[in-house]
Amino acid sequence: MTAADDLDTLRYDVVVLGAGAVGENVADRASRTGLSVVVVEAELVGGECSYWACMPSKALLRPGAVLAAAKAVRGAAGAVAGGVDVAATLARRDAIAHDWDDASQVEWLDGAGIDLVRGRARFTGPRTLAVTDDDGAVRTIVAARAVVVATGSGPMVPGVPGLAQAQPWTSREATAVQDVPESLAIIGGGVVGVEMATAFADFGARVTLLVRGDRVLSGAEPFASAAVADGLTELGVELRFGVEVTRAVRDDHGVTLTVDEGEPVVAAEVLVAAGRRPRTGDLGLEAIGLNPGDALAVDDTLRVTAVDGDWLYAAGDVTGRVATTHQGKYDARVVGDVIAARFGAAGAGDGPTGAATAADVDAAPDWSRFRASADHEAVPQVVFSRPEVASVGLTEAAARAAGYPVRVLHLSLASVAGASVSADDYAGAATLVVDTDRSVALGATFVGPEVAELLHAATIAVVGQVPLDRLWHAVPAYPTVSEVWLRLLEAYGL
Ligand SMILES: Cc1cc2nc3c(=O)[nH]c(=O)nc-3n(C[C@H](O)[C@H](O)[C@H](O)COP(=O)(O)OP(=O)(O)OC[C@H]3O[C@@H](n4cnc5c(N)ncnc54)[C@H](O)[C@@H]3O)c2cc1C
Ligand SMILES: NC(=O)c1ccc[n+]([C@@H]2O[C@H](COP(=O)([O-])OP(=O)(O)OC[C@H]3O[C@@H](n4cnc5c(N)ncnc54)[C@H](O)[C@@H]3O)[C@@H](O)[C@H]2O)c1
Repeated sequence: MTAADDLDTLRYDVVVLGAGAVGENVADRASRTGLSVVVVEAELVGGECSYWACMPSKALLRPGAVLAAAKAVRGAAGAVAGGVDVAATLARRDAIAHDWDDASQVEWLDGAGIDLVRGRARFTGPRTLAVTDDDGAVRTIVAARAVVVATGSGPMVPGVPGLAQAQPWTSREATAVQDVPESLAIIGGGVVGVEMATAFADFGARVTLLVRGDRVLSGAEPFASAAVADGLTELGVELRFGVEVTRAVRDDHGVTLTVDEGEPVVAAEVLVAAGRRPRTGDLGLEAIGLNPGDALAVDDTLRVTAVDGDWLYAAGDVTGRVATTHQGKYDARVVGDVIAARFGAAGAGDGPTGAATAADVDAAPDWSRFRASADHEAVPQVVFSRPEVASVGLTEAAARAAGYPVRVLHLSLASVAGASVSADDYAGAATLVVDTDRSVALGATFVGPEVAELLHAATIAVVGQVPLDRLWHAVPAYPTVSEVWLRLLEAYGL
């Protein structure tokens, strides 16, 4: 029950900082054994993913992907006249981002019985927060049981001389774009860099992608990086590898980026896509003995390991574990259940933790509902470039570095009957990384048109550690691209 000590102090069992996808899910599950829960949000309920990241970025990319799919099939290609309708695409993106209005998500919180306090929170001591609203009014919130930090991450702008003054775009300006610039320079060849290069090339902007290393998507299998680079080049994106931006200047013509190798790059706008940092700089972490700006390292119950007393938890981007919505929401389900079981009334409500108690949480093994075991070696991700890259688990390099005995199977998807029906001249490939001791898949990567939907089968194989001779009995339907599984297992010798 919420009890106001005085007009400015609120008490709850659980206080969740940040109402992004992760905070919302923590609150939902933590409240299921009768605990009172409040979420504190400084901007929009729904967070980065709904308004400036996953959803709007995929909305920007989808029309180009659909056109490319139609153009790849004789019989449909002739019906495609012209390219992406930019105005309609941006209007659809606006609708998908709910016109940056969080009313429907607030309604959902209400329906779930979770309180919302709008404002920016900072710790003033253990379990105690000061929340400042837009008018400068300050309220104290005290957590009787637990605080969960789910404040996400913000873009990292490198300290290149002049860059901050040149008013660069971050992913927010790119995903919320209203006027497509004639040209765009992008610093960083990671996920944001390649996705936004694809979208803005579709919109007709002249795009230059500046990559520090020798490939895009440096954590992916090398064949995936190469295919994405080829795809970007085909779209007209200029790729420059091995370059470091040394200076930025904005004038009436746009931004000039000086680089250490070759000609400067001049563009109407520059997008910084150089990675993200946890949003903990203004959280008052010093009041609880932590360093502002640091990620909040957690154990597999999502408890912050550097703070004693079993009251501080964190989930999502702020932990520095995995920066995707789906994995953050998985962590949110785990920590929500941990809190519901540890602090709630056992058996209360209709929650999934049932009669579990603190002792059950402590004794829980890996891969139980109370441990975020998949974060270590079973993380899936789709990069919505063209071609798409869908991967899960360990790459060959990561598996070898971890000391596994590895065999790598690699196949062209073009050899699969389903691919030839899906598109003329279908180009794509798949890799399966196998632990030869246990004969199980450690990781898989698919590259090609619309391979995103192939991924979950691989995730199940990796998480389930399904022996390959059992996987042999998972028969892929004919003629689908999933038949690649059969070919991969045949290549393994089955
Ligand atoms: C361009 C882009 C595209 C992406 N695309 C995908 C994708 O396709 N798929 C995918 O899985 N992931 C994608 N991601 C990653 C995904 O957006 C993040 O992993 C996800 O948003 C993290 O969720 P979160 O709840 O941890 O943080 P956030 O969504 O950032 O939410 C944190 C919330 O906390 C609030 N907050 C911060 N500080 C305070 C404070 N002191 N007091 C109160 N409130 C505070 C913020 O206002 C925010 O609403 C993308 C990221 C970017 C940048
Ligand atoms: N589809 C998806 O799942 C999706 C889409 C977009 C973003 N995200 C998430 O958002 C996070 C952030 O994405 P991101 O692309 O910003 O980060 P990233 O870490 O994927 O890539 C950043 C790149 O910028 C480079 N870089 C850093 N400093 C640089 C500098 N000074 N000059 C040039 N290059 C520099 C890095 O070497 C790296 O290659 C990622 O962790 C990703 O998981 C996910």
